Parts: sequence; structure tokens; C-alpha cells
Amino acid sequence: MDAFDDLLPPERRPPLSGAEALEELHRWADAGWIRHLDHMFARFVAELSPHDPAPVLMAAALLVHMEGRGHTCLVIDDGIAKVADLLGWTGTQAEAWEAVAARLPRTAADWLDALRHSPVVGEGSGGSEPLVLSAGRLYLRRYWVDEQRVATQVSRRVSHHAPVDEAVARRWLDALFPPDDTFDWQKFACAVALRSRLSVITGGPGTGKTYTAARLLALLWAVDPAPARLRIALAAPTGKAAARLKQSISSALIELQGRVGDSLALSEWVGHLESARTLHSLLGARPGTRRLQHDAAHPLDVDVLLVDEASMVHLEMMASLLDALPPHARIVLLGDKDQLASVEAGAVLGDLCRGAEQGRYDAETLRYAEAVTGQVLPPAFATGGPPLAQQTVMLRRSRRFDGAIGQLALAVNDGDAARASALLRDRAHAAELGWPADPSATVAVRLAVDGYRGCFEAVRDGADPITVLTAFDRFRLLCAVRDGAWGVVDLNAAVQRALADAGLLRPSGEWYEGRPVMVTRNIAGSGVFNGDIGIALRVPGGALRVHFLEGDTVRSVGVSRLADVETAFAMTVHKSQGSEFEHTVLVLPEAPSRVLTRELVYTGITRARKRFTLVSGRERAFAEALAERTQRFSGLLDVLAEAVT
Ligand SMILES: Nc1ncnc2c1ncn2[C@@H]1O[C@H](COP(=O)(O)OP(=O)(O)OP(=O)(O)O)[C@@H](O)[C@H]1O
Repeated sequence: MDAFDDLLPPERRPPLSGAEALEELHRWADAGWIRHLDHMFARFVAELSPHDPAPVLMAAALLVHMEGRGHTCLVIDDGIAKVADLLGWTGTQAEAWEAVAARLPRTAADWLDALRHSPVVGEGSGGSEPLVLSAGRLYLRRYWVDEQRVATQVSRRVSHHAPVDEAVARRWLDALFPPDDTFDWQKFACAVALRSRLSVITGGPGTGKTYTAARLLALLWAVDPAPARLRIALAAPTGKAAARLKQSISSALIELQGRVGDSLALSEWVGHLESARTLHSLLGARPGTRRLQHDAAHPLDVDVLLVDEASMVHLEMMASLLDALPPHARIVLLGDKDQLASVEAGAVLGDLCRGAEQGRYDAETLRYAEAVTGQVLPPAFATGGPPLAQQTVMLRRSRRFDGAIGQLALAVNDGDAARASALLRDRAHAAELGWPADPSATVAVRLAVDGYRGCFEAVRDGADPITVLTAFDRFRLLCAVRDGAWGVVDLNAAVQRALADAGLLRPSGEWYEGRPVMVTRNIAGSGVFNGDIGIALRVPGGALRVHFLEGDTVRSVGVSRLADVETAFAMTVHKSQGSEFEHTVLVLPEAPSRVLTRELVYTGITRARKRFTLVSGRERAFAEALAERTQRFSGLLDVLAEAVT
């Protein structure tokens, strides 16, 4: 730009040059508005293709930035000119964007034109360009490939209906589910999963996803000619969720044995079930490399794979999982579609469950459901839909969550801030719900001292590790953010100080007896995984070892092996997924933040089993969060729609 161009109105200035785009991106990265990685990626593109114009470099940086926020692609529509909205930029940031945007194309057609002409942008399969432009969406090639892999596998698996002996299925389904006056979605979910190689069972907390999965296993054993040989694998994204899955499935099956009597050898088969694994361990992940031991060429040795907490499975992991599944095997995804998605790119369960509320079952599903369950689907759910909808079932009745916490979760899910606030403030629910009138970080710390008192008294009294760990899991402080007075880092330090002041802990140095930690990286060969939480306790001889609860047993690891850990009096809502605590305190920061969303609040609330307390730095933060929905760009549904037609 010439020296006098600054005097012109933005729209009359010359188009932004590639060098100016890079300068601008550099400035934004230095200001912390975007990551240095985003700027560096644009530079990388410029080095590969020095003649690429500014829109290509801008789009490349924005794409990588959006992927850092969990999106799998950048949608190039007319909204591209309003990137500031997309990024949540206001004030100076929005002005900076406006100044740049005035010198960039105004319409999607012009952006697409620039991208199509770039040598770094390809159209899809067969190419090696780092970026892919497909149906108006810009991808990093890796994510485009993953999305295609997931879509192909899902469409292939949902469309393949295995032959079912309907009379036999009906007999067993009637035996496994007591008669119900209303439509039994759990029975229906089992029926649907029986006929296909992929099914999705979603529902809020306590709606019986695990209960249903246990009955599905019983049904699969019942109809299999050689049930003892059926290879069943249980898996979840985190070690904790995996342990919980195995425990719940086993106890549900043992309880079911009483109901079905000698007709099925459930207790015996349960004994053959292997421990539930994390998805990393199931696939044979190796530290320091993306390579997995299992893939399409080296498939998993399974016939049935149950995956719990599937909302936390990101796109790349889902693609690897589906690839590694032998073609004949059956995969059942269990999860709550309304929970936060994984931090990594992709919200696969959310995408797969889009429209799950409406059901959208077709005539064949209606006929099949009636034949094998003896129930007629309510007409509202029988509007017809794609093959994936036929294999997706939403469980609708919560058994554990019918009290005030459940009502609050529903109000939050509906985005009804007035109803949610009224519930939180209703004295009739004071035993279950709380919203202190004088919220401050100090209040959160005080609640934590009360919540953890039992645990640290047990540590002081030399109680056994199971007692200590069980007591620790009764309470948790959950934060939306990491930094600042309302964030994980400061609150951890404040709670540690307050527990020491109360005489409940004696912190000295990094490691001390009673220090609770969260593992932040899988520890090879130790059975301890990223996200696992344990407590440092002295063992005979005086050494400190961190003890982890695994179902009803304990695993311990010497503190010297635990380099990648964080103190865990407080943790982020993200990291709390897959866990539940009797009393959960959710801390929302004072400053507005784009992480404050409905899904975050919902996930925080649904971690609470008996009591939930909200500590909100700003009265309005709660309502504002409910108004914000997490939106993740992805082309999965479109690609799926193309794949099945
Ligand atoms: N049809 C049913 N009849 C009786 N009890 C049920 C039924 N369905 C579920 N339950 C009970 O409700 C409780 C919650 O069920 P379950 O743990 O399967 O729910 P979930 O959806 O897996 O929950 P979460 O999301 O917390 O893992 C369990 O105690 C279970 O035994």
C-alpha cells in the first residue's frame, strides 16, 4: 500500500497483498488474538506458494485457528467476511478485522475463486496439497481424510442390516425387559442395535445407557450360536470412564442373571469379559507417535465393541477406531450428545445425533420394532429419515436424575435461564442446589475445604487408599477456565493453602502426603492414563506413591515416575467428563469468555450426583453462558448424506 492509501476509505484502498496479510497475522499473533501456530501456518503456505494472494493466506491461518477451537473445517460462505463474529472479536479486534476485511473479497464466490486457483489447495482424494476445498468447506488434508473415513465407515455400517430371527429376538427382548405401559426406548435401542454393525445410544445422565448396553450384551449372547466365543471389548476415552463402564456393565449383568435364571449363563460370560480399556490402549497407541498398532490392515480382535462417553471421542480418534474395527464387528456408541465435545477437532457424536430427538424412523424400522419389541413407535417419531437415523436412539427417561439437579439440567439444556435460575434459588431445593448470594473465589475455596474435609481427615488418620480415594471423589471444584482468580491454577493454590490453614494438609515442596493430582500424559507401561486422578500417600517404608482407584482396586505409581501431573483440588469441566461426584461446585469466571457455553454448564451440572452449587463471578455470566451454544463446523453430516445416496 502507498503512504497515502491510508487516507482513503477502506473499500477504496488496494487489495491486501500477501506480504501485508502475513504482517497483519504476525501482529495478531503477537497481540495474542490468534496463536503463533496460526500465523506460522500462513507463512508455510506462502513459502510453498509465493504467489498466493492474501485471501488464501488469511483463510489458511483462520482454518488452523478454527481447528484449534475444535472445528474440523472453515466454511467459506458469505459469512467469511464477518470472521470477527465467528471469532467472537469485539472492540479493537473487530476494528482490526474490519480494516483488513475491507481489502479482502466481499463474497464467498471470490474467496472460493482465490482458493481454487491456489496450488496449495486441492479438491480431495488423490492430491497431496496441504489444504482441501470441498463443498465450500476448507480443510487441512488430514481432517478431510478423517471425515471421509468416518463417513464411509458409518454409512457402510448403518446400511448393512444383519439378518435377525425376529421371533427369537422378540422372545429374548421380552425376557430382558419387563412389560412397560409406555414406549420402552431402551428395549427399542437393543432391537435396533441387534440388526446393524453400528448404532448410537444417546441420553442424558441416568437415562440407562449402561443398563441398556448390558441388556444388549445379554441379547447378543442369547442369539449367538456360540456365545462363549463372542469377543466383546469395552472401551472409553478415559481410564476412569472405562473402569466405570466395566463395573456398571458387570453389576447390571449379574443383577440380570437373577431375572433370566438358568436360561442364560450371564455370570459365567461376565467372568470372561476383559477389563474395559481406554481407546488409546485398545488401539495400541505408542507414546511419541501418532501410529497405532491396530488399523485396517491389523484389525482389532473383536466382534462387539461398546464405547462409552463417545461425546469425548474426537474426529481423528473416531476415524482410527472405525478403521481398526473388522468389517463384521458391531460397534455401539454410548454417550450424551449434549455434553461438551472433546477439546480436539470434531464433535462426532454430536454430529451423528443431530436430530436424534425427532427419531425420524422409517417404515421398515417401524415394522421391525413392532415385530421384535411388540411396541408401536409413537407416530411423532415416525417421520422417516436417513439410514443413520434408523440406528440412533435417544433414551428419554432419567432414572437417577429425576430430582432438582435433573430439572436444572433440563432447563439448562433448553437454554431457559429464567427457569434454571429460579430452580437454583428455590429454597425448596436447598438440599440439592445452591447459588451463594455473595459469590467470590473465597466462597468456592470455603466450599472446597468443607467438601474435602472427610478425605483429608482420612489421610491424616492413615485410612486405607480406597477409603481416601472414595472420599476424594465425593466432591469436586470445577472451573470453566484455567487462568485468573476463578481459574483452575489459582483455585488449586488457594484450596491447598486453605486446607493447610485448616490443619488438614501439610504441604511441603512439590510432593506431600495427600496431594491430589491429575495425570496429563499417558504413562507407558503403568496403566495410568491422561486424565486419571490419584492421591499421593505414604506406603510402608515412608515412600510417597500416587494411588489411583480402578473400579474397586487400587493401582499405585512412585511419584518419581509422574512428571506430567497437575494438582487436582480444582479441575476444568472438560477434564471432569466421564466422572461424577456427590457434590460438584461449578465456578464461572467474572470476565466474559468464549468458553462459557450451555454445553459447559450442562456438563458441569451433570457431574453432580447429590448436590450442585453454582459460584458465578458475575450474576449475568450464568444466563449469558446458557445463551451461547457450542457450534462446531464440520462437514460430516453432508458427507454422510452424499455417502448414503
Ligand atoms: N429400565 C430401568 N429400570 C430400572 N432401573 C433402571 C432402568 N434403566 C436404568 N435404571 C437404573 O438407573 C440408573 C442409571 O442407569 P445407567 O447408569 O445405565 O444410566 P447412564 O445413562 O449410563 O448414566 P451415565 O450417563 O451417568 O453413565 C442405574 O442405577 C440403573 O440401574
